[in-house]
Amino acid sequence: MMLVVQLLKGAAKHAGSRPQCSVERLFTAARGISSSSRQSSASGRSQCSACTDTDLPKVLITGGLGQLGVGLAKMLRRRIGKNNVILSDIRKPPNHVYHNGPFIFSDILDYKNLREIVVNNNISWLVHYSAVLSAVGENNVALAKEVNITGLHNILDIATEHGLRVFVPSTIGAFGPSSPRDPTPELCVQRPRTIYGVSKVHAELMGEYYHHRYGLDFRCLRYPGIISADSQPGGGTTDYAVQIFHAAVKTGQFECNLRGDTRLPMMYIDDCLRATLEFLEAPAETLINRTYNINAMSFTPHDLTQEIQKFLPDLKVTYNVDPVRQAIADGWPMALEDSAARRDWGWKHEYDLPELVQTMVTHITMGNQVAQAY
Ligand SMILES: NC(=O)C1=CN([C@@H]2O[C@H](COP(=O)(O)OP(=O)(O)OC[C@H]3O[C@@H](n4cnc5c(N)ncnc54)[C@H](O)[C@@H]3O)[C@@H](O)[C@H]2O)C=CC1
Ligand SMILES: CC(=O)[C@H](N)C(=O)O
Repeated sequence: MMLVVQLLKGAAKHAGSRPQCSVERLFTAARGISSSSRQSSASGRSQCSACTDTDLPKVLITGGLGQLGVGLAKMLRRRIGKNNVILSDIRKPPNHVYHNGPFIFSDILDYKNLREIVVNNNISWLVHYSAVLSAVGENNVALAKEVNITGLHNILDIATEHGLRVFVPSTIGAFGPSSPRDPTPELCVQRPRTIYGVSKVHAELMGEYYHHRYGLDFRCLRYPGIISADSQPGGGTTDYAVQIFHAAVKTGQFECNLRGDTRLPMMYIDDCLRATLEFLEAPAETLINRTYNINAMSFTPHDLTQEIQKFLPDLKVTYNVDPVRQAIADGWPMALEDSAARRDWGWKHEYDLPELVQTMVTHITMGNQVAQAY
């Protein structure tokens, strides 16, 4: 109980210290709608008094049931209204997702079905989250090629055909052992050694090509490893940094599949989703690039363990290195150089390692306590 009180006090302090408030900043950044015509309530729910529903984008999120999609939908729905954001995936959604806003089946490999969805729902923005991540991709190269490359072609063609704004995330995995690693600049050698990385470099290049050739409004951020409390990672190399929190709270024991000194760039999900929204809303003329690095913090499993032990001193971590994941991580950046994003569209992260750990431990501890009460 003492731990919970201590965590809540810390979390409240951090929330208070954060610049107020990201949704407000989003208002002013919003394209085509003046800030004076908008109001934001204390709840963070945005309202636009002057604009009608037809002024707002209609968004389709593909691969929406993964680690990031549900959180992005929640944030976007607060911003532009529940019915203006459609989540889609090839899996059946859990009840809380199904009942919280529009959800439809969409397989990105089915071009005709994608086109039908875009046309029938008057989609104007497409957030393309479907992917096969790094570790799963190495186990199933054919699937990764199909989803990450053929699927991307469908998305770019549909977006071009219908004049959509399209967001495709890239990743630290788009770099490889011959890229400078600390920090990794925006423009440098990109020779990744995973099918995931190769497909993401392909996505960056194809998107930029379509932008220059056909005027497609293509936008791409290279995400670090993303850490979230209430959604699980989908088979990547950075997954340990989410799993360790759940193990720390539940059992106090964790077996890490990367070496203790493996330094990688990471980001808390709130920063990642806010970056995505701010970037999506940035006026086109401010975007000097179409692909940007974004960075927040970097740490090793050792660093993370020590920080978690400040709250959960009994946590014991052992190491059982997975050679596939370790080889991938050894070729990835340790930090991304992101000054262009900070300069062009005002990117600024809010969570460093101490805030991340406090927030994650708070969420997971509180979640467990609520679950136990029922
Ligand atoms: N989570 C992270 O740490 C990072 C994620 N990213 C990128 O962000 C995006 C979202 O990532 P996550 O949510 O973590 O991925 P995830 O692996 O958790 O979810 C991907 C989703 O794509 C869906 N999917 C697979 N095949 C599909 C198909 N044929 N049609 C439609 N959907 C299909 C899956 O069912 C799954 O729900 C991905 O593009 C990923 O590469 C980039 C860097 C870091
Ligand atoms: C960093 C990523 O792209 C992803 N989390 C992975 O580890 O594959």
